[in-house]
Amino acid sequence: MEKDGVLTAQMVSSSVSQLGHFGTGMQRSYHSLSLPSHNLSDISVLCNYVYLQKLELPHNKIRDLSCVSHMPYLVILDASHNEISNFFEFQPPKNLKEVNFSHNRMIKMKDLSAYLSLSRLDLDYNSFREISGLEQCCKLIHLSLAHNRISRISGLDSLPLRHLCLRGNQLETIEGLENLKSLQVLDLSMNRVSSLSGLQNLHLLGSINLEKNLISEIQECKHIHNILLLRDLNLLRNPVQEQPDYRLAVIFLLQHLTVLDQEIVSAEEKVSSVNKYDPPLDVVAARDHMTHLVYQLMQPQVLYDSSTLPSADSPYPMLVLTGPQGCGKRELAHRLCQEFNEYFAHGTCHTTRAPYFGEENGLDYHFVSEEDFQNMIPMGKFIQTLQYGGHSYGLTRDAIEDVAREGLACCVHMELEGVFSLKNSYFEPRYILLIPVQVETYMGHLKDRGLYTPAQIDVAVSRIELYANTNRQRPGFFDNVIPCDDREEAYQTLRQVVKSYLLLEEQEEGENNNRASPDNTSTGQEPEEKPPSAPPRSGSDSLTSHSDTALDPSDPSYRSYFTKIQAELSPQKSPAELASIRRREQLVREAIVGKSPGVYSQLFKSTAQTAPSSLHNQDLGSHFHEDSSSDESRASSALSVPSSAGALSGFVEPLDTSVLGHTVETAKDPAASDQPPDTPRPGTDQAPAIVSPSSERRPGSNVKPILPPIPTGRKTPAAPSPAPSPRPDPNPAVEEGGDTNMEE
Ligand SMILES: Nc1ncnc2c1ncn2[C@@H]1O[C@H](COP(=O)(O)OP(=O)(O)OP(=O)(O)O)[C@@H](O)[C@H]1O
Repeated sequence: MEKDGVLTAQMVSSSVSQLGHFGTGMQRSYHSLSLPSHNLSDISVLCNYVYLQKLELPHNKIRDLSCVSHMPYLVILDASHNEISNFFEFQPPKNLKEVNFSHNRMIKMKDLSAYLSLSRLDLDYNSFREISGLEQCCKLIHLSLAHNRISRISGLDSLPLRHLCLRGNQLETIEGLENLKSLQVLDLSMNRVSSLSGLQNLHLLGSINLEKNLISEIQECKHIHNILLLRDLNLLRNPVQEQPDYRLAVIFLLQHLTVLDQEIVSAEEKVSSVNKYDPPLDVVAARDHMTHLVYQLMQPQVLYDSSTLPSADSPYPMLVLTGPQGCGKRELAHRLCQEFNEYFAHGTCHTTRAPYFGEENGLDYHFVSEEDFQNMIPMGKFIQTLQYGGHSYGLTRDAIEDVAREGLACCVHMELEGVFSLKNSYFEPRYILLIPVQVETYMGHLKDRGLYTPAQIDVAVSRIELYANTNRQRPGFFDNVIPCDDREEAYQTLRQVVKSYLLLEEQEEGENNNRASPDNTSTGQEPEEKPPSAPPRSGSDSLTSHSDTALDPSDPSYRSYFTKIQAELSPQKSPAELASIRRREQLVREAIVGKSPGVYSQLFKSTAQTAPSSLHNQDLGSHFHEDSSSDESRASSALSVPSSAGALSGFVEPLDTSVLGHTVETAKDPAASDQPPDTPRPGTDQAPAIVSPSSERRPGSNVKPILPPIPTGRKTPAAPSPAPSPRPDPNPAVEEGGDTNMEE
């Protein structure tokens, strides 16, 4: 039948099918003719089939399609896989919508302005070098020119294209697409494209195929970052695939993707990518906290005699001033510590930045090299750290211990990340946010300091929003928020807030009523529950030395008094927090008694091996000191075994302190048990060893471990010592060691 390739009427009538009728009385039918793979080369007989609406002649040997000129009603024409070299060589059927000329021999596109209804044009596998003649095809929404020889995209301006395929051409740049505002699917695979520039304005794009191109930089994805409807991106077989963390990085840059490289983007991948490249503050804080906790656990076992680790019901009192850089929180912290020097001392952080003019090592910061700072991290020194402005900052456990040994609460200043991190720790400070309200004023302050580059100022200013948002989105995150545009006003507000924390206002009232008996920390309390000496109120009084107003730690009222301060400074815990604390305590208990083989028992063992067997409990302290001088890193990197007596009392099985060896100084606070101070602990043959002289009389020790022991000579009324500076001695070596203080 197809021997000579001539289509006959007989063949047509056997292959034609009726599509429908036209008109009412005339009964003319529209027909569809489908003759694929019939080896046809002459189809001139079709000139008689004027009512053909659909003509499908793929896989033949047709070269001449002029018969189509006689089909004014033709809507769909499929002449793919033929030998046609003439582009649209027929009179345009008025309603021709879909044309498939793929796999033919066409070389040049011509003007198609007469084909106004054309909506789908498939010209794959021809030999076109240029796109042209389509300008007037105002209904063309699907154009495919795959596997031609096109090296430059042109002639598509303003077309309503939704789907464009230029797969397998010779394109090197993406250009000429800027105005294809309706484009939804773009296939540029198998070209030589190296940049995604040129796609940025195509806001309706949902799918881009760039497989097998020359894209090598992940950053190229920034060009399509703002295409919010983009769901499917294919970058397979591009050099960029070799980039480390390629997939996560792309998923991060294009967070709306659901399919990347033909693989579904999972929710886990989305979360991981955000956590990796723009971790939320909680995640940064959790990592920071986890790092330091693990490093602390990896240290040899050293228990502080004055552990500040709080228990669930008696956290160590801390005050944290937070706010953007240069908002004045540092000055306010120092001023507060000066005025309230019976209550607070400044917790000096470490930093790797160089001191500003006038800053003192140990006072403003412990200024250390980046190398030293990095070395301190695995030594478990830090409670939290932060990278800010290219420098490292960190608060050490020792910095807090130094203040705690003074019998004082620790006041620190830090950026928001530090607050998030600290909130993961056992410490439960009060957090006061100092926030600039008038941006201009704040910028003025920053400029006046003459320390910051414009970029640094921009960063600082931009972070105001971060603080404000945190405050808005997390009610109760900050205990107080104080505008700090006017520093003096801010300080006055701050001191009022702090006074109310400390119940000093009531106390002042009491003082006014009875100056001779300034014992008024609370209402309705017996005098013995109040501090033996009143704190100064302001002015020169405020600078009264610590020891001038020294409280007698042996005085029971002193303990109760601090219990009160403690309670005031410690925010209430939610049931979830309490449950979490209980869980952590339980783990610690189990570890200590050897139920859970973990780092603890491992370390106990290793220290036991090195410990002299003859070491008695009472020798531990002195041995500790020897050790600390010979091996500072071990001794000073006190493992924060939650030795807080409150956390362990009554629950812990007897701990054989002999196995703790020479790196261990046990928490000798009698408050660590419910037993009276002189009662020997079970498992030990005598009263708690290496008791710091004052630790026995630690404030609140008969109730809870609240404040650490007051070092000898600091707090005893019999031998008052010079007033402790509100800004501690700037000797980083001593500060870091922590154990030096123990020698006191
Ligand atoms: N351990 C820490 N954790 C988190 N943030 C910290 C820590 N130590 C210091 N910071 C904060 O890091 C920021 C940069 O500190 P730096 O001392 O360089 O700033 P500054 O220009 O002196 O401004 P400021 O007066 O606010 O301290 C400050 O906001 C500071 O409070």
